[in-house]
Amino acid sequence: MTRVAVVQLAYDDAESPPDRLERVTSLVTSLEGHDLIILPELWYAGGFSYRQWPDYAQPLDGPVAQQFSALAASLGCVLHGGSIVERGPMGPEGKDLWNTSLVFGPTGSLLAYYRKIHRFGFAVGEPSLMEAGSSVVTLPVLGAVAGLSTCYDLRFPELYRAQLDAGATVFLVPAAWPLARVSHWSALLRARAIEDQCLVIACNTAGTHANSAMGGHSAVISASGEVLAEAGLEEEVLSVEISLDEVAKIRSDFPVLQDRRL
Ligand SMILES: O=C(O)CCC(=O)C(=O)O
Repeated sequence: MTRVAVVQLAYDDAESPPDRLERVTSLVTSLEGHDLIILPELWYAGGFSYRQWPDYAQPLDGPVAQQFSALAASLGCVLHGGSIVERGPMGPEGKDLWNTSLVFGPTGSLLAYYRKIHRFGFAVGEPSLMEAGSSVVTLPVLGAVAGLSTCYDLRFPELYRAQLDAGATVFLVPAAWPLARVSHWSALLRARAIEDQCLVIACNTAGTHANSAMGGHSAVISASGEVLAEAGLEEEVLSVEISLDEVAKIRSDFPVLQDRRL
């Protein structure tokens, strides 16, 4: 069995990113004994705090990454640090900011990073400030194959089919998904689990920042669509035992994926 911690953070505008980093570091330190820990999207710079993104942008080996690499090594776990506002290479639209998820391994090395492909905000926010990633990312994790995506990506099932075709058995999804559409979040998480027969481990944000109430309801969902654990609206850590091997059995008992027609 694999012990997973889904760290649904709540924060508001009164908490500065450096203070938040300190608070989150001690919270994650208290989660010793978990094999996999996941945090939400953009929790450091603020999911909807567009105006301060450039101030808190950092490279792939910046302060948050360094802290999380050290945390993963000291806990000896796989640590999905949620996403950061990455100041990285200049993209095709002439911007150098990306919404980038980071996954560290038990020795502290960066196992993978994923630049969010579908930018949320229509004319403002991500599309105006950030570049769009273009790579589908999967990686071996604890004997499974994890596919990485972020928040709004959930609305685009073809990304998950691409991860499935790359061998994914579990989807890791950090988010800052608003309360106003949280019913979509919960439905889409289950849909992705059911249609791709993959475990879904999804970590949303709670609290209200930048005038945006976040929806919480982080969840762990089996590859047959059963909700194994679900958070409420407040800050909360879901601590769940899951069987990553069960995915193969679910797929062989109900072999629907074999009937795909491409
Ligand atoms: O799709 C939605 O309703 C919310 C998406 C979102 O908030 C995000 O991608 O940051």
